[in-house]
Amino acid sequence: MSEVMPTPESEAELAFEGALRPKSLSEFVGQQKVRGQLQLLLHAATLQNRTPDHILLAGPPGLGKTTLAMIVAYESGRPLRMSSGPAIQHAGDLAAVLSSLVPGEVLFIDEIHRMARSAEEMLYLAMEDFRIDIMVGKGAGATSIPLDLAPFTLVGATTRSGLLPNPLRDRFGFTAHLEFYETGELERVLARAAEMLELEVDPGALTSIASRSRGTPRIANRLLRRVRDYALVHRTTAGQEAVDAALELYDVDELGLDRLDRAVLDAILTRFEGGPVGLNTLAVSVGEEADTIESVVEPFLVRIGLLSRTPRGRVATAAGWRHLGRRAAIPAALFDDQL
Ligand SMILES: Nc1ncnc2c1ncn2[C@@H]1O[C@H](COP(=O)(O)OP(=O)(O)OP(=O)(O)O)[C@@H](O)[C@H]1O
Ligand SMILES: [Mg+2]
Repeated sequence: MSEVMPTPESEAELAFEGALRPKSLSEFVGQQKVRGQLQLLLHAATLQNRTPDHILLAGPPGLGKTTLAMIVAYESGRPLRMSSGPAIQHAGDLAAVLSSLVPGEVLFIDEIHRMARSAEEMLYLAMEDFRIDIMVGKGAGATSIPLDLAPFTLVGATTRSGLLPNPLRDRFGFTAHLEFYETGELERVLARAAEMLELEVDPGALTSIASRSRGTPRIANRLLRRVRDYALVHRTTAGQEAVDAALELYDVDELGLDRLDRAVLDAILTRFEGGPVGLNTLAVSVGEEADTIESVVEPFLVRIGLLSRTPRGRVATAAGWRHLGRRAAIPAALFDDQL
């Protein structure tokens, strides 16, 4: 990953994200459809004085899944418990969390597609009947003890909803599909962040950062920070010049592609003559996990029309060729047929 998308462990970045996280639905920018859907669901639950239905939040990294999970708890006035798929490697891990929930609590499981299979099965029953069966003993003497749970709302987040088994997906009352943000929406995210950080930034510079943020609020906020750094170090204002210089330094191009995005596109063009090429072959050729290519890089390249996913593999579009300043190796007419 490039420097603008550092690993989540970076403490300064985490604190920064936490400070800028919208707390309520009204502060949450964009995703109008999802916001309306969530509002209705939470309101109905309040009117009936019951726990809201289970909610699945699906979409690429940095679009606001964790933020929305926190907002669900805040808006419904319920406590929030946070966990994650990788932390639940045995059914027992999940049983410990579930059995300690207080009535009405919101349980957030991030990266829910990475939970252990045995825990998944326990979760089906818990979601449906607020009950689990705990296995005691081993072999022939093993017995299961039923345990009633306090009613809770599960909020699951995933960047790979396709990996969730159907029985699990079906038990969510509502799935929110988060979309990449429009430039205007990211401008609002940035204006809010600049105000909170007490940063003076030219409106034009905000637009410029917004249009180069891969449709992603997390990236927008991080680029803003890099521009602020630049302005600070070079004793200049956070204007267009600072934006251009900082983004060039961090390898963000005019469409917002970062180094990995370009490496993927470049590999398809130069090593596979524009495709089609399979995901795993592509991943090996750029030395990155297939998962990252599929859930982080491709959704954006597809969204801005540089890449197309076909049954035979990934294909660069004419715009993809143009973006890297190359001509398609095959006649355009034939190329268009392939898409
Ligand atoms: N709609 C929004 N309005 C304003 N800021 C937002 C919005 N969505 C996300 N952000 C900002 O982007 C940052 C990243 O969002 P969040 O952590 O919720 O993403 P995520 O979808 O959980 O990502 P990941 O898949 O990597 O966990 C937040 O700290 C927040 O400041
Ligand atoms: Mg998250």
